[in-house]
Amino acid sequence: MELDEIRHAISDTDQQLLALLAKRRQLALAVADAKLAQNKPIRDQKREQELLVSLIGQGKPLGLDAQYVTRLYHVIIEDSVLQQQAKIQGQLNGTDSPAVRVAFLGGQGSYSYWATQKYFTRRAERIIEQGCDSFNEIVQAVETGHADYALLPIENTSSGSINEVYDILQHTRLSIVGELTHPIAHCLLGLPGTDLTKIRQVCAHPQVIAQCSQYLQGLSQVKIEYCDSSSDAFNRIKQQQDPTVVAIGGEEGGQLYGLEVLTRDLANQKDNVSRFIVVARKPVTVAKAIPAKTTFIMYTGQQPGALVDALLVLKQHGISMGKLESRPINGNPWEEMFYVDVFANLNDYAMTRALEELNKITKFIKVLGCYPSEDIEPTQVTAG
Ligand SMILES: C=C(O[C@@H]1C=C(C(=O)O)C=C[C@H]1O)C(=O)O
Repeated sequence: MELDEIRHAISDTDQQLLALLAKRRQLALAVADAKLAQNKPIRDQKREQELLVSLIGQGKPLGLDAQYVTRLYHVIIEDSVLQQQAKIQGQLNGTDSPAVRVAFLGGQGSYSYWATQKYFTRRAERIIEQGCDSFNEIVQAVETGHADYALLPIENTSSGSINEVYDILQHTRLSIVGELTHPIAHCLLGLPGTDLTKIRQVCAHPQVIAQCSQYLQGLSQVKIEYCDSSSDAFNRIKQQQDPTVVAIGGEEGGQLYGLEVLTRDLANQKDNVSRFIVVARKPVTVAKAIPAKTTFIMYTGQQPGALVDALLVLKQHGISMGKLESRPINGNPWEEMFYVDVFANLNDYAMTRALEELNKITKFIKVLGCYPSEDIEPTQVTAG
């Protein structure tokens, strides 16, 4: 066969693969309905385990090794579970809608832009993008009804918690209705033909600069220019047409602005991942069939053991904590607001009781939201 002919056959095969993946997704959505009717949880790791064992066995005589099959199916199953969760949540809360208006940081190509696409593509046919220049502007867009949802980065594996977002959550009336994690692969991007040895300025968002601090320390002669977002940085390079100025951002984003990758993997941590939250004016209820997370803030006062007492309440009710963060309270120097993420549904009996007790022993407590956990840990195939 000629090269063109072989490639044609590959393209044909890929088309069939895509059609089959789409068909599998539809079947998984039908499974979600069946599970709801039978009161069963969406995730079934026993079934996943059996499926993986059987697929690995089927792959072997076809020359497809176990690792390859497992990697592929982890992605497929994660998608399948997230699709089912999104469907059930939409039905339960009446949030299924053909179009959603979403406020996020930056414009096309920013990290928040890609996270918005990833999260809402499962939930709406059309996303009406509302790119903003600051976290405050994003939240205001939803508070004033100009957008339905806001997407905000809350923590990153390299730079830690995003304090500005935590502080906004203390004062907003909005509720957390969802979360997602998104890998953030920072690249140095420039105009085509940029000579890395001649760069004088790097444009990036302050969070990005924090996440790449170790790499940037090595560029001592280069000026750092703070930007509102990665897409703002890309735009500046495109507008200025100066080959000595470069941006940091994602490869796919840079491509939208005609930029090329000069260096990859700039983040301090190899696994650089951001967690985003999705907020809306109305809280949501999380279906019993889906693992839920609840986030609340509390002020315990400064008496000895106050925080320990509060955490003991969670322990007594068998509630696991995912994260504990503290931030200063505006206007009360040296007093701290605690932010707590727990793996529990707000409607669980244990959670209701725990909140009642916390209400009694804390000076202030507010639930920021209860939302589906999107952490789909891959099922491992046990030997034997
Ligand atoms: C589709 C299902 O739901 C989930 C997804 C699975 C899959 O994509 O194969 C398997 C088990 C469940 O965790 C199912 O239960 O069959």
